[in-house]
Amino acid sequence: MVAPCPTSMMVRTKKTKAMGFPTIDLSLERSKLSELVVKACEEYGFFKVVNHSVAKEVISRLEEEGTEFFSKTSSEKRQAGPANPFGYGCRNIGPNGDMGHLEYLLLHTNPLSVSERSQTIANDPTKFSCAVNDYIEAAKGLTCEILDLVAEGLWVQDKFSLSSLIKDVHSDSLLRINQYPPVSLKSNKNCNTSKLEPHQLQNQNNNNNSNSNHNNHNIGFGEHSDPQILTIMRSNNVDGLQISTHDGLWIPVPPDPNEFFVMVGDALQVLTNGRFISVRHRVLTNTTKARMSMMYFAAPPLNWWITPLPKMVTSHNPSLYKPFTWAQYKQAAYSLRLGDTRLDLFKIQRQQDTHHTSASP
Ligand SMILES: C=C1C[C@]23C[C@@]1(O)CC[C@H]2[C@@]12CCC[C@@](C)(C(=O)O1)[C@H]2[C@@H]3C(=O)O
Ligand SMILES: O=C(O)CCC(=O)C(=O)O
Ligand SMILES: [Fe+2]
Repeated sequence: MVAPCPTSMMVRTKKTKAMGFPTIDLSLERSKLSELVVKACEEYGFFKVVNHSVAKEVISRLEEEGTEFFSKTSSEKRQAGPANPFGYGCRNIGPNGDMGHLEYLLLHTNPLSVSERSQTIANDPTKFSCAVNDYIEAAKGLTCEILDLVAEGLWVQDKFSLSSLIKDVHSDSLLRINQYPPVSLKSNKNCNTSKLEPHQLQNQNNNNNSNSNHNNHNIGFGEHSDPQILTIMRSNNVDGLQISTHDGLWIPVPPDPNEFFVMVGDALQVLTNGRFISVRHRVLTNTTKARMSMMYFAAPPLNWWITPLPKMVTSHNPSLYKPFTWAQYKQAAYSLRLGDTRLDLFKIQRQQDTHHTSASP
C-alpha cells in the first residue's frame, strides 16, 4: 500500500481547499444581478463574469500586442523601461525590492500617456495605442456596469456615485500586461536564492507564508491586495492565479480567456466602510506554459477623497477609516511592500478596539 505522506496530506486538507468562487451571468435580471454582485463582493471580494459585452476582437488585439512586445529581445524591451512606475519591468515589482517571476508593461490609461509610451514599446506605435485604448474603454465600461450594480445592491441613493469616481477624465486608472515565463521544476531545484539580497529573500518568504504545495521559486506575483477600487482581470488559458478566502485559504482560479474576473480593491473596502474586503491574491508560475494577464485597475483622480459612502455609515456603524485622497493612499502604497496591509495606516482606532477582554480578579 502506498501511504500518503503526512506533509502532502496536510497541504491538501489545510492549506488549499478545492472550492469555488461565484460566477455571475451579466444577462440576468437586474435586481437579482445586483444582489448577486454584492453577495460575491462581501463573501469573496472576487468573482467571474460571463455574458459580458466586450468584443472578442478587442481582447485578441491587445493579446497580440502583448505577445509581440514580450517576444522582443531583452535589450529592445528595456528601451521601454525601467518601470518607475510606468513602462517595462522585469522581475522587480514596485520600488521597495519586491520581486516575482514575471515581466510586465505598466501604463497609465490617459490616452496621451499611452500614445507617448507606445513610441518606445511598439514598432507600430499607432496600432499599439489603438489596441490599448480600445481595451481600456471596454474594461472601463464593464467596471462602470459592475459599480452601478454594486450601488444598486447596496441601496445607495445616487446610483452612479461609484462609477462616477472612475469616469472622470483625470481618473488615475492603470493598465498592466503581465507575462509569467514557465518555471520548470528542474530550474526550481537549481535556483540559487543566495544571489538575492536578504530583504528580497525575506520578501519571498513573506509572500509564501500561508500557502499550498510550492516553494519560494515559483512565485510569479507575491500575495497582495490591489489598492484601487476595482480590478478587471483577463488572462490567456494558463493557470496560476490564486485568491485567498477571508479565512486565509488559497483557491486556484482556473483560467478562462473569454471571460473577466473582478477583484475588490482597498479603495472599495473603504467606500463600503469595510462591508467588502479587498481580495488578497497571488500568482504561481506554470511549469510549462507562459501566462499572460491583462489587468485594468480602476481608480479615481489623484486629488479626490476616498471616504465611506454616506449610506454605509451610521451611529451604530461609524466610519472605520480616516479620510484620505487617492494620492495619499498611493503614496502610502508605494512606500510599503507589496504584501503589506496598507489600509491599516488609515484605520480609526476606537476605544472598544483597544480594550482587551481579561478576566477581572
Ligand atoms: C510593491 C509595490 C508595487 C505596487 C506598488 C507597491 O509599492 C505596492 C502596491 C503594488 C501594486 C499592486 C497592484 C497593481 C499596482 C500597479 C498598484 O497600483 O499597486 C502595483 C504597484 C506597482 O507595481 O507599481
Ligand atoms: O497575473 C495575474 O493574474 C494577477 C496579477 C496581479 O495581481 C497584478 O498585476 O496586480
Ligand atoms: Fe493584483
